[in-house]
Amino acid sequence: MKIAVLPGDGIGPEIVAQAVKVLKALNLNLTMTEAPIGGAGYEAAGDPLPDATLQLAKDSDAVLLGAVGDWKYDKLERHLRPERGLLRIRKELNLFANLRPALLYPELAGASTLKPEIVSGLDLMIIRELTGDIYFGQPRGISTLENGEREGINTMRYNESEIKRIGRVAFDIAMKRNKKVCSVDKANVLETTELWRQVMIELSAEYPEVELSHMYVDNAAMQLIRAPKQFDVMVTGNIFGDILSDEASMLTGSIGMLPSASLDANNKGMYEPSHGSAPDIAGKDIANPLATILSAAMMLRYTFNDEANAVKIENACKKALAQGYRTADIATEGCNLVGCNAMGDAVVAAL
Ligand SMILES: NC(=O)C1=CN([C@@H]2O[C@H](COP(=O)(O)OP(=O)(O)OC[C@H]3O[C@@H](n4cnc5c(N)ncnc54)[C@H](O)[C@@H]3O)[C@@H](O)[C@H]2O)C=CC1
Ligand SMILES: CC(C)CC(=O)C(=O)O
Ligand SMILES: [Mg+2]
Repeated sequence: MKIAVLPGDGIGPEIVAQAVKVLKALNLNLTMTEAPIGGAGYEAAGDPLPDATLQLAKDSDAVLLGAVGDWKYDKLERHLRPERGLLRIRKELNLFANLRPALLYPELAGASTLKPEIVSGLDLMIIRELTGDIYFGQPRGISTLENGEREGINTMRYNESEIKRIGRVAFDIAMKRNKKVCSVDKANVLETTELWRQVMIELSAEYPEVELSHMYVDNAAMQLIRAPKQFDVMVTGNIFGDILSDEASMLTGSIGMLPSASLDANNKGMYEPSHGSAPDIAGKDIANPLATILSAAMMLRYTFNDEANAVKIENACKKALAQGYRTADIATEGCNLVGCNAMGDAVVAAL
């Protein structure tokens, strides 16, 4: 089993090191090869997605990624910025299905900013389309108009087949869960998502057992905070999914708890925490590595079909939390406050 390990920038190397440690502790037949991406790719090869990194990712069964980005790259030409490397690897590998499970561990009920009765038992699967929408649509850019003022353009677009394939992922996952899908759009004002809604309705005819509902994204943002347990599987486009998943992470206690799997049609995947490179806390050994470690568990589940070891990792994370270990972002009174590295050690010890 070949894994490309792409630590990236900011806290990326710190958190990925913990996930690698946990994978190694399982003594599986894994070959892990590291390569630079994002700002690290730019520094090493003048490209946020160096050719060698892309080739390694293509030649591997799965990719484990930390995060990319740093404010110091904001002045670079757009195609050289770290985030473009991330978007490109997602597109090149055709990773259109991004699964972001928001699950509240009972031990963290006190870390959530919401009342325990609102979030306890939360188990929500957010499915975000990842290779289309306004992040990829053409035309895009900043240009100067005839009158001398500047104009910024991005284009929200989805075609029918892109909507259908992510819809299928959502319905298939719902069939294995509680048979409920909520499709989130803004069909009242955006034609792109009017089509999204039409296609979801047409597709639902193939899944008569699944209850399909629709919600506008502004209401969904509110309902996630008001009564998140009304949702089971939520499916949405790239930008809405990006925003709603960060919001949902707070129901679980921290953005440092939200893992993700980005899958192609054959379950080859890239696994990364849902958060970014957190430059504000990078290099201080205080980042929460659990989202990355839980992403490694998703890798075993979805790409390597190894449910037993995926559950082992998840249980080890639960055990470390039950033993009181907490990084700063999920710290509660009386906990055993540890750094990133020590949290990784606690998970390995629990394994
Ligand atoms: N997938 C990726 O690689 C992503 C990259 N980015 C990039 O990351 C950089 C920073 O972006 P931000 O908007 O600040 O988002 P961010 O997700 O990096 O950080 C937001 C806040 O959450 C905290 N945080 C994030 N991960 C954490 C963890 N594991 N443990 C504890 N606290 C954590 C940070 O300290 C910060 O206060 C930018 O360059 C951005 O473009 C942003 C989102 C995703
Ligand atoms: C480059 C961004 C689209 C990354 C991000 O915010 C995400 O994937 O959640
Ligand atoms: Mg995001």
